[in-house]
Amino acid sequence: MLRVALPNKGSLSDAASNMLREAGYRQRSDSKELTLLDAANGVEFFYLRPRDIALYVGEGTLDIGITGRDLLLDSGSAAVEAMQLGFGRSNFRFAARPGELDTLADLTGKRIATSYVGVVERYLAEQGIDARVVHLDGAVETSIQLGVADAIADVVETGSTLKQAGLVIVGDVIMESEAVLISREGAEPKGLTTFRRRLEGVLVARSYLMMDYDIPSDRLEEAIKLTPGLEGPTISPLHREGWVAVRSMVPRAGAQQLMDDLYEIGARAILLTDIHACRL
Ligand SMILES: Nc1ncnc2c1ncn2[C@@H]1O[C@H](COP(=O)(O)OP(=O)(O)OP(=O)(O)O)[C@@H](O)[C@H]1O
Ligand SMILES: O=P(O)(O)OC[C@H]1O[C@H](OP(=O)(O)OP(=O)(O)O)[C@H](O)[C@@H]1O
Ligand SMILES: [Mg+2]
Repeated sequence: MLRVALPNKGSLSDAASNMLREAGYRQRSDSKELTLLDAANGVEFFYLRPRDIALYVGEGTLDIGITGRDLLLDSGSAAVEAMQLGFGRSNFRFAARPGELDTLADLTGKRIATSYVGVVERYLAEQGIDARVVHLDGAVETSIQLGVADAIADVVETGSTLKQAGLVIVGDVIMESEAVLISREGAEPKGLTTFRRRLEGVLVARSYLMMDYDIPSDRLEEAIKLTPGLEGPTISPLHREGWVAVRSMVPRAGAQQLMDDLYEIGARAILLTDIHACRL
């Protein structure tokens, strides 16, 4: 049985469960459920605080997990990133009141509030900045107003929380984060390969579409340049003299433009369909 840690709440929770459902796994129907056995697929899910997931996986208590890259780094756990999952994207940044602190160097000697002490201390050390890190559990934006800190370091997604708190960004991006699959360095638990392949299938199904079209044979080479597919398009004979049918996976982004371009060079009956699942 592969033992998998999943976020029980927070920003990554629903997206992680949705991805697993798309990959054909059972998921809990009630957010109060703490564990769920998917016997048919040989997997047991444990719903845990996102912040604790790297610890369980690093210790080897659980085989793999889904968490944020920022939380993984912050934990200092021995777990390693096994795969990027393409959701829960955010940047980790410093912020302060406008006009007070302009550059990273201005943080010297200041108090920086954050829930990610590990990430912040590591970054400050790398950059050679000597500052005091104040550990808070959340809602760190308010700490400046309340006089507990001079600056904060936190997750920024849309930036609307910072704006509401009247804060502005200071310095460069500390780190880029997204949801990641984590495992223990060197460990290859039974079932991991299949689990990964299923998640990869979801990523491909989400970012590609299937395109079909008919084209005069003498324009085929030109068309193939536009739709090379992942391993080469399938070309089938058409019951029409001088024409062939082409089937190829195309990136979802830009697919409409691609249809226009194919039409321009003579393709007709151009169809786009969703891919529900895939194993490359
Ligand atoms: N808008 C966002 N707010 C917070 N975290 C986000 C956001 N977008 C992505 N994330 C990622 O989600 C993870 C944080 O998850 P977590 O569930 O601990 O935070 P949370 O939503 O702030 O939950 P809580 O504050 O209830 O503990 C991090 O990896 C973070 O990068
Ligand atoms: O850039 P934005 O799109 O506004 O998102 C970022 C905000 O969302 C998170 O807070 P959350 O709501 O999880 O509260 P918390 O601070 O208590 O964790 C995070 O800590 C930021 O405050
Ligand atoms: Mg939060």
